[in-house]
Amino acid sequence: MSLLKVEGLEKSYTADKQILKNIHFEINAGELVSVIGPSGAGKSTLLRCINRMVEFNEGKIMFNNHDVGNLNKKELRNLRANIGMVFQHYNLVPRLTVIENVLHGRFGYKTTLQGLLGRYTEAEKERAFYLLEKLGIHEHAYKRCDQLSGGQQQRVGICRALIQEPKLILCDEPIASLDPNSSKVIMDLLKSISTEMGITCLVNLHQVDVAQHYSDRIIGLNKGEIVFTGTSHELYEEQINKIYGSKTEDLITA
Ligand SMILES: Nc1ncnc2c1ncn2[C@@H]1O[C@H](COP(=O)(O)OP(=O)(O)OP(=O)(O)O)[C@@H](O)[C@H]1O
Repeated sequence: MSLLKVEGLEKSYTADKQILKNIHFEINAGELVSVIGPSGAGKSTLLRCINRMVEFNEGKIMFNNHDVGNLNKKELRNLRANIGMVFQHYNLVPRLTVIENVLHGRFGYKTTLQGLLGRYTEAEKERAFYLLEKLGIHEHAYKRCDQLSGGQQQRVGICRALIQEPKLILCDEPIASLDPNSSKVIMDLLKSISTEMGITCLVNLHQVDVAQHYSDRIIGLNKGEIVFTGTSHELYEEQINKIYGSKTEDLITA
């Protein structure tokens, strides 16, 4: 079943440069789909159009049967509660504890006052601990986030997304700041989130081999245009060269 459908999406930040051109794709519930492409291809912009962190100019985005471009303030808040986001630099509040950062994921379900006062229910706190335990970082629950390694901080970021109970998680280069071991932990987690929890993951990646290993499908972007969509097995050297405009052997990280 289609969870996300993007049709004819166009985005420019300035009049003289088009960043996304006539983007069409569809993602089913529970899929892990990667977006690959060279720096500046428009990968982050594409992800940010989906939850309207960035406003798009043309086209249509349907998410869970809602027209993303046509939502009022309350509906937009609901949309964002349904879409988690994981960032390259984690976007945690460093001076706050791990558990407080995870609970921030409930912000979209609170009134402004409840959120500002940090009022969370016992059920929400229990859920936060459950998720920290599931991701193997519960012993750090009361540490400040800035005392954790990058890989551990990214797991906190994933817990914060999961506590939203999202249908979709957008991951913007989630392993770009991590070493290979931590990257594997994070990618394994994202894979199990899609296969075991049924939560759709759309992941921007720089590493072609990682995308091939973990993705159900891959979208290749070049200069704001989709130049490839298919499975890992359909991504041959010719397609990789088309996406990156360079030799394949320069792109394999392992
Ligand atoms: N807020 C903004 N205002 C103006 N231009 C922007 C803005 N954000 C991004 N751009 C431009 O849009 C283009 C695409 O950027 P984007 O970050 O989406 O690409 P990317 O594929 O994610 O790149 P990277 O892999 O380096 O993160 C770039 O030329 C960038 O400079």
